[in-house]
Amino acid sequence: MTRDHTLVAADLTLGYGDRTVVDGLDLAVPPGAVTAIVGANACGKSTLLRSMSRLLAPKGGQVLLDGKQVHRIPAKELARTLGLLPQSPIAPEGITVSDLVGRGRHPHQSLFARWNAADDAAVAAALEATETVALADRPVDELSGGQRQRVWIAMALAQQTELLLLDEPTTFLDVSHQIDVLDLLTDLNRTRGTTIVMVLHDLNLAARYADHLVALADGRVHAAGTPAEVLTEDVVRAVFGLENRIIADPTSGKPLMLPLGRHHVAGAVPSLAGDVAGLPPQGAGAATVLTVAGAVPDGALPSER
Ligand SMILES: Nc1ncnc2c1ncn2[C@@H]1O[C@H](COP(=O)(O)OP(=O)(O)OP(=O)(O)O)[C@@H](O)[C@H]1O
Repeated sequence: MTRDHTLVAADLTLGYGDRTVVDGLDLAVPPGAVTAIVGANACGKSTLLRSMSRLLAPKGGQVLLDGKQVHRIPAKELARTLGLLPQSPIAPEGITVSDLVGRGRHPHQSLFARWNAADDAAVAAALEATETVALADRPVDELSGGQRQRVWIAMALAQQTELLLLDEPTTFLDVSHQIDVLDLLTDLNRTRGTTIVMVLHDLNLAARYADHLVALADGRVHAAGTPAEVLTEDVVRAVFGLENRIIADPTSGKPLMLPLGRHHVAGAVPSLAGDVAGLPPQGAGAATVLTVAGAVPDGALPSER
């Protein structure tokens, strides 16, 4: 059993009907690392994740898992290696939390391998890790958005795959639960070597948690590399059309993006960059770039939708 699975998109073209969303995209997921995919709304992040997990067939090119086309691997076999938490999963009506999380074990069941103690242990560990033990007997459709999101993450964890793709795992979660989930995924990566690929809207959390950051734009990879290589003022401006400053996160040293707004004019008010935590601004000209007063919207981070 290898933990160093390779997952590669080669010249991948995806779309719906006549419409092309992803166009000749090349991407190699680093094995055993945490990869975060970022990009503007509707740029194709979910479409890419769905194709990488076999749910959407390519119009051109291919997705290769350990050199094999994922679309040729039987669903159950693939699900023992690769798990997906989709963006808006739908639970069967009336299903309880423990039953839903138990469905994560289905790929491991067969005529000869029925539900056993290992399945019980996997479900219990997943409930524990996501702090959903107390919800185990509750119907999923009665939960809050954040509780439900944690239950879906528990189901993905119970599947115990060596590759885990998650589409916006922090959706609906308050700030401390966001950190809990990202810490949990990091822990899974560091202790078990699980390869994690997740779509995140919060660029700062993406930079803080990812080993490898991928920025998508126009159906292709605009930039890929370490957070320091990818989370730059130029990339944020090109990918999101957003004026911004990048400073060093005082706790992690990772890049921290300060949104300044879409419309900006030089000469109005001083840059924010030098004021934050007393840190010197990074990047050429940061100290002299100025914004229009009021052009820095409250809560303008892309994650806050
Ligand atoms: N099932 C579908 N049928 C037709 N078009 C679709 C379908 N799913 C997505 N699209 C379109 O494909 C494009 C990319 O959608 P996708 O969900 O991949 O974007 P995204 O980057 O994940 O966006 P967001 O950040 O808003 O979640 C969008 O224009 C969307 O309207």
